[in-house]
Amino acid sequence: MPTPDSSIAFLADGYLFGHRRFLRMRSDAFRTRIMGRPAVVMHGSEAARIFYEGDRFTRDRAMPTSVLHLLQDEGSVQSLAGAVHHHRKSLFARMLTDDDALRRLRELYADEWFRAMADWSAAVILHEKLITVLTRVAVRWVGINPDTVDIPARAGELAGMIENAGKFGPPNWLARQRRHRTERWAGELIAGIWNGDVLVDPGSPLAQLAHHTELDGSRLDQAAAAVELINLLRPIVAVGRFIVFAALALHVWPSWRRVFASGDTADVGNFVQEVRRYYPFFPVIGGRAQHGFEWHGHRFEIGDWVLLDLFATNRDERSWSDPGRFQPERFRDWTGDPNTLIPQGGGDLIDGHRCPGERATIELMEEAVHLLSRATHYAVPPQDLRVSLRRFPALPESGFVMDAVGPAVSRTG
Ligand code: HEM
Repeated sequence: MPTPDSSIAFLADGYLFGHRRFLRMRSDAFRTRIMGRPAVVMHGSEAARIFYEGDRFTRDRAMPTSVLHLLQDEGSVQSLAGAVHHHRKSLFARMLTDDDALRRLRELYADEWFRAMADWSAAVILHEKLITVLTRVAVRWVGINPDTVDIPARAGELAGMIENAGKFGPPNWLARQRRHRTERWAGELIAGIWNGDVLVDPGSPLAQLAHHTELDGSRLDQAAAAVELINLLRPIVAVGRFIVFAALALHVWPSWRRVFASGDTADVGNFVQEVRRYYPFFPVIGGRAQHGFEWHGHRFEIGDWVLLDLFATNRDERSWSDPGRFQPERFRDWTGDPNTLIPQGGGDLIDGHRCPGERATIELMEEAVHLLSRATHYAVPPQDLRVSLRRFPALPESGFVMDAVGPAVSRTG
């Protein structure tokens, strides 16, 4: 009998699709069909290790085009494999792990936060405000003067890519059409740098990208450079969703807000890790087997489609005790196993597809927690803060409304 199709169950169960079936089948992995295509869904640190290490899986034809074209896209670092991937990935690693560049990112975030806050006289929806704040941060961080950019247009397009990647039909098509405008803008910017019309700081991420050479010594072509520029800008805006979850956690567990407000910031890093573990973002990542192999009694053949369940791995009780509890203290003695906390992928940063923006994400979130708990005064009026696990990507229903927002007495504290 053919394996039944689970597409409808996937949408109905949302982030819990894998979790429910792993429990029911008492297994690390199960076979199903999604959109008519046979797939193996797996979870846990061992599954993440197999998925991310040893070059077993390619991302080629591993995600629906509706997702691919709004996120990484064709020609991007994620679509590459082997030595070519390794080389392009080193560029991202250089841009995104440099201590000075990360310090600058934090400073830009604080600067834009205070700049935006000056205009917030009435209640604001944090998620909406962060889209503009983070678009300005991203544009400035890569090396573009924000006064030369149509920020509302770019902010809308970048946020639309994230919001609609998990949707099908007209909203997805519309976001893809709008993305073409971002691609045109990014392509013209790259061409402007090449022909000298646009001047950028030679050390900036944008200059590094525009002058990056491939393994054969040729320059990145214009379309690929534009896609990679968007791959720096869009995810910085996406971090806003994690910042909203951090604000939610500070509200739901106010003792943490009080601890940080008192000046005891020792656990800020642990708090941020727990937000990344506990709250949902990408449900799964897809890969296709590059060669045949056995794992835990499952036989994988070349071309087999595998979905690694990120959400279920972050809540796997073999790695996390009482995983459904929000408990930042658990990170005080965490071993740092790269395959247990995988909201941004597992394995190694350079050799595999692990997210190169993980440190940048953590820095932005830590700065946001600092600003929310120590440098910003605000109230949280009654609102619908429920987080539906059937909506990809997840967010509190209200987007997190804040009232009476203003700088706390001391900005530096
Ligand atoms: C909200 C925060 C973020 C989340 C949840 C996230 C999630 C992820 C995940 C799950 C992957 C692995 C994809 C795979 O295995 O194929 C990934 C890869 C990637 N991420 Fe992120 N990311 C975030 C922030 C960032 C930031 C801030 C940047 C850059 C500024 C970034 C750039 C990338 C790139 C270029 C890749 C492709 C890497 C490769 O294929 O080798 N991400 N991200």
